[in-house]
Amino acid sequence: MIVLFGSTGYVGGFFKKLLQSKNIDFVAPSHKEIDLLNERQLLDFFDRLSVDFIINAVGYTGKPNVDACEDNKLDCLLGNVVIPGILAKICSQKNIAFGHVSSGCVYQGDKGTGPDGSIIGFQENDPPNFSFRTSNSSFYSGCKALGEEMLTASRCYIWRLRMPFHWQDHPKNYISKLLFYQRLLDARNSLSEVEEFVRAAFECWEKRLPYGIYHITNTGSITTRQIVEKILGSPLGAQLKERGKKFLFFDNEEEFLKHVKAPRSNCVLDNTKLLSKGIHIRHVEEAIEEDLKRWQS
Ligand SMILES: NC(=O)c1ccc[n+]([C@@H]2O[C@H](COP(=O)([O-])OP(=O)(O)OC[C@H]3O[C@@H](n4cnc5c(N)ncnc54)[C@H](OP(=O)(O)O)[C@@H]3O)[C@@H](O)[C@H]2O)c1
Ligand SMILES: Cc1cn([C@H]2C[C@H](O)[C@@H](COP(=O)(O)OP(=O)(O)O[C@H]3O[C@@H](C)[C@H](O)[C@@H](O)[C@H]3O)O2)c(=O)[nH]c1=O
Repeated sequence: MIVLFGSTGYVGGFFKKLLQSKNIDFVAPSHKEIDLLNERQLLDFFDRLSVDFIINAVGYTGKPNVDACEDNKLDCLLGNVVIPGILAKICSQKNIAFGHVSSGCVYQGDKGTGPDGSIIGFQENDPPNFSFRTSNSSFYSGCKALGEEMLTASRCYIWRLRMPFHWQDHPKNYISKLLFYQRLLDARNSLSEVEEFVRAAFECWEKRLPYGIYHITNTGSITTRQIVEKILGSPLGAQLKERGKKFLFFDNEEEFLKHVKAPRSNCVLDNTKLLSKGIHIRHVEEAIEEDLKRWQS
């Protein structure tokens, strides 16, 4: 039996669809059915089931974005640190395997340029450089990094997701954000196509890969301007041009930071570890182009 927590959320919803498509036996108790902060209630829940694997897609991300975490620090700590810690403790006690959705936004920037001119991304064993320990992060990123520290003792996959995108319009879809925001920050990022993310994450369990951190991002990185170019060159671009849509950019990050409460992680991740385990994931440019071809508003 698999237990999915966070199924009512954006990422959890894609996990639910994946498990349903595979006809896998799973339960997905909602926030109302079980209080994940109540250890006794959780222990009773697990005593009644024979659970093999837990997928944790619970988290506090702030609405409409991480700025809200600056004003909801307790919810952010509970959702991103305390709940993963309680679940990991119970998984250790009951020898249940645990898959936790974390974030690549525990990094900032990249690791320079390789001899072939490619941008070098952070690897899983690189210590976070955008966290409470480096005293430069948003409260959200600090909590994501701290949440990972709670998980070292258990049989745990830590799946780092970055800026999810998809072909269906949604406020949490990165492409939707670029269409919505009045002005854009030009930044280089690794991104995760969210259907590929959940498929690759679950494949870690299906293949019984070694536990640990996995960067589940599409290969390579892309800048905001490059994505906007792809949007304008897609069928969606034709509609936008008809509507007279203009993509405006901040002059620089300093200008951007005047418009937000918290600094943002913009970073490049290296997904070599995932690829080396035989898990396929598209190059980010290919994935963006294909999702734009399928775009549904
Ligand atoms: N979206 C992104 O850009 C992104 C990027 C990287 C990583 N992530 C990570 O992915 C995970 C899911 O994010 P998301 O975008 O899917 O968020 P979301 O749409 O806001 O969903 C969050 C989920 O967590 C549940 N939840 C929140 N606080 C809870 C609590 N105290 N007790 C029980 N359930 C609680 C919510 O349940 P209710 O609906 O009942 O409140 C919901 O099911 C998070 O860990 C996030 O940090 C997200
Ligand atoms: C607010 C704003 C953001 N941006 C850019 C900054 C970032 O590069 C990108 C995402 O920023 P926001 O949407 O503000 O952040 P966000 O909170 O929605 O995004 C973050 O959500 C977390 C849950 C994830 O863990 C992070 O990986 C990241 O996806 O959008 C603009 O270009 N213009 C804007 O006006």
